[in-house]
Amino acid sequence: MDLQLTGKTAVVTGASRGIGLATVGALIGEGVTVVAAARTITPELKETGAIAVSADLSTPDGPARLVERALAELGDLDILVNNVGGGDSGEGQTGGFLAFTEEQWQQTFDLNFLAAVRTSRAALPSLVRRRGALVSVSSNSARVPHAGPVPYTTAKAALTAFGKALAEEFGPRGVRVNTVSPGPVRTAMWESPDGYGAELARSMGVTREQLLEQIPAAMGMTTGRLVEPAEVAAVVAFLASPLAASTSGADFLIDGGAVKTA
Ligand SMILES: NC(=O)c1ccc[n+]([C@@H]2O[C@H](COP(=O)([O-])OP(=O)(O)OC[C@H]3O[C@@H](n4cnc5c(N)ncnc54)[C@H](O)[C@@H]3O)[C@@H](O)[C@H]2O)c1
Repeated sequence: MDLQLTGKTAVVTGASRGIGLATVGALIGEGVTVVAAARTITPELKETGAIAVSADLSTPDGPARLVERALAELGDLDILVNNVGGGDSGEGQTGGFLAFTEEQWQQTFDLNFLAAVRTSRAALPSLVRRRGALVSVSSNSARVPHAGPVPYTTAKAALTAFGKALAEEFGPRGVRVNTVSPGPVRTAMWESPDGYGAELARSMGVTREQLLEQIPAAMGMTTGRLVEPAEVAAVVAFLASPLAASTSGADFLIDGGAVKTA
């Protein structure tokens, strides 16, 4: 299916690996010119042919600087993908509410929520000019807040709500806004032997391998495996495309059917 994206321009954040890297690949494959932002530029990102920009998006002015650079490279913007998140702040923590410090809440919200708010604020005037599309990568744990560290799940719930609010305000100005909410994806956080998956497993008294084996069944996933980054990227690319012209204000679960509630 031709997504009718040839010649469009995009910014993708958190693009050096995982879902962001897969999204860059999907968009470039559809003929989009992409500015891809990450803290560290990886060889894999360079190979995609994206314009790779090094940026710290958890700072107050990092997102605006990124968008300024993107506009200088691309002219106007058709697509913004707010993917950055997770990583080394709240998602890497385990324990109940009282285990988290004020600083951890701040770091988690900076990376998982405010980075998207700030990037969207900087990009929206251009997206309005181009009647573009904005997609943010939330998480299925936003729908079941007990399913992960509470700063992370709360930040993702805020991100999903932010998407709906933007859709309502900017729909009349021609910009569509949606979120995707993946379950556990085959990415560094699940693949690294000492990543978040391992930490989470330890807190539950099992090894990472035991936890990974349990995840599909425990979460009731109908696919019986981790979600592939390309499966998230495909939905993001569709939502960014004119084929999704009637879709705005929606949140798409990509979790093999794990979360059953609306
Ligand atoms: N992996 C999962 O299972 C999963 C599940 C649900 C939702 N998500 C969400 O999907 C998104 C991508 O997750 P992933 O696992 O592919 O990520 P990842 O950790 O594999 O990659 C994160 C990317 O963000 C970049 N990054 C991190 N901090 C940054 C900063 N301060 N400034 C700029 N760039 C920064 C990294 O360089 C990297 O490119 C995140 O928002 C995450 O919360 C992931």
